[in-house]
Amino acid sequence: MLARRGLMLVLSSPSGAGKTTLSRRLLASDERITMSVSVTTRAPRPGEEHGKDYYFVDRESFHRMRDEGELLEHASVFENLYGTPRGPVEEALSAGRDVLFDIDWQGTQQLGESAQQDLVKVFILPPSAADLEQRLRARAQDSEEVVHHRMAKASDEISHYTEYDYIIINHEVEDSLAKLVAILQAERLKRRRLTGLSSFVKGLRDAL
Ligand SMILES: Nc1nc2c(ncn2[C@@H]2O[C@H](COP(=O)(O)OP(=O)(O)O)[C@@H](O)[C@H]2O)c(=O)[nH]1
Ligand SMILES: Nc1ncnc2c1ncn2[C@@H]1O[C@H](COP(=O)(O)OP(=O)(O)O)[C@@H](O)[C@H]1O
Repeated sequence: MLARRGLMLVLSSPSGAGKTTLSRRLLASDERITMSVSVTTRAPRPGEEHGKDYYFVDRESFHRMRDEGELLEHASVFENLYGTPRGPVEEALSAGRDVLFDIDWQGTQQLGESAQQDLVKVFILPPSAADLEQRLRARAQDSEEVVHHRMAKASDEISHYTEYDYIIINHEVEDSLAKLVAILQAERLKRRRLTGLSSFVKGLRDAL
């Protein structure tokens, strides 16, 4: 296989549209992409694991990481702090692996300032407002108040869709996953990412 620069695949959406579901499915289906596990001051939901879903930290630890430059980007979402640890992302990219991010539009903008060339931005939309509300409730892990708050914020989140390269309207999980896989496959074939291409082509031409 040709040597290639790793890419950064970002998924953003209003809460409940299906990012976590699609991320898990993509990670399970492709071993060349690895998840960026964020740090957050949010409390864990039932079933969430420290180090797998998030690194759950207190505000003091979060501020220390931010101040010491350990975060690639960070933002406040729904009154909680979220950030991307820098080390694992840099290691994965330099090893030619792709990295998947489930982050909001604020974090996506910050990544774009430092890594525009490596970034592939996908925005997930729910098929309808009613579907979004149903999905937030179906998850059954947040209080009524939290569900309301997330619905109220959804319109603002959605207004950022124009900052993304690709849009997936998440009707059926299988169909959305297939679209995501297609995006990833095409982006991996971008000529500028194929660092091993010129020597391959040289070898090919020398042999002709
Ligand atoms: N900027 C930024 N946003 C994040 C990060 N991690 C998660 N988020 C976003 O924070 C929001 C809330 O995430 P979460 O509490 O897990 O709720 P969920 O999206 O409803 O599952 C979502 O929009 C995530 O994409 C991060 O490291 N940085
Ligand atoms: N295409 C879909 N059709 C029906 N339900 C879905 C779909 N995608 C996700 N869900 C469900 O909606 C809820 C929210 O999905 P989740 O992946 O947690 O969203 P997000 O990470 O964007 O907040 C979950 O219960 C999930 O199983």
